[in-house]
Amino acid sequence: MALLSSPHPLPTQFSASPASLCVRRRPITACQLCTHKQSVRHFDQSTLTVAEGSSESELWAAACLRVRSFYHFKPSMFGLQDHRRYLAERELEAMKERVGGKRKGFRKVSCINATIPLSQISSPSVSDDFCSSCKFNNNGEDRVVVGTLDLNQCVSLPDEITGNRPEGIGADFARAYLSNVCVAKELHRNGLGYALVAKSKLVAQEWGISDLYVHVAVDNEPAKKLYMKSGFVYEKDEPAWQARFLDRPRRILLWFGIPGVQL
Ligand SMILES: CC(=O)SCCNC(=O)CCNC(=O)[C@H](O)C(C)(C)COP(=O)(O)OP(=O)(O)OC[C@H]1O[C@@H](n2cnc3c(N)ncnc32)[C@H](O)[C@@H]1OP(=O)(O)O
Repeated sequence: MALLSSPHPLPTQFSASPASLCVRRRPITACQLCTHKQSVRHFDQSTLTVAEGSSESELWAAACLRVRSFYHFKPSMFGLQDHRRYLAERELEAMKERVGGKRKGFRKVSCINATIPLSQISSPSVSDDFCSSCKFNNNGEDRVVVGTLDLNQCVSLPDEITGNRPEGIGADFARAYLSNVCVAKELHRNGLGYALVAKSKLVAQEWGISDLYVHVAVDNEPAKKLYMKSGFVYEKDEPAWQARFLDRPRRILLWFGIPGVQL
């Protein structure tokens, strides 16, 4: 199966707006790279870019990060690298279909990525495998996709509960969902997830989206906290029977109203 239920189209007007998002600089308490309790940064935050992905090589790097984040295999598994590559290839094809506007039921879809220069990733704790699989070249500079998500303008995502807002006519262009939200585990708690969600709100606003949604598994505390911190509020629960039928943890649906966009 393709990763998550993200459908959609990479718009042809896909603009790579180098995002100068303000990323928080604050103590890191749960960093996977070290046990420092004081203010530490594992890369120069001024080199971080959060923007819509603009090239196939960047989408490939994002697909590799998604496979790394959402699939967990035993390191001893036979043919592990080949299997990961196969999953990334399928995800890339699905991403291109969505972003290219070929997925039925979706108006626009954008893959938004957080990237930093490869030269910023020097810690021995960050694996070579991560750097090589999530690397891409942008105008002669090697960069690494360290976080990624999809913004999907649509009424609903396949196999997911549907948002209630906006009411009446217009939901097909004024409602959007986030999906495939992930950050490289080595760089968790650096504000990257927050920056990705903040950028997606700006893009959604440009698209005229009034109501932004995200589904999250009830037991995914880090993601729930990220969305709550980003201003999302609870809207409804997936019925237990549906989660059982789909053989996965039950989801909740969270809502965020985009300021200044009214139908
Ligand atoms: C729609 C979907 O895609 S749902 C699936 C979500 N994705 C996943 O579960 C994949 C695996 N997890 C991840 O990739 C990451 O943990 C994410 C994306 C959930 C969070 O990314 P990060 O870059 O680590 O989040 P970020 O540093 O921006 O944290 C923002 C806030 O989220 C909350 N948060 C994030 N991680 C945690 C955690 N492990 N424990 C508690 N709170 C957390 C905190 O409130 C944090 O703010 P603070 O650091 O000021 O306290």
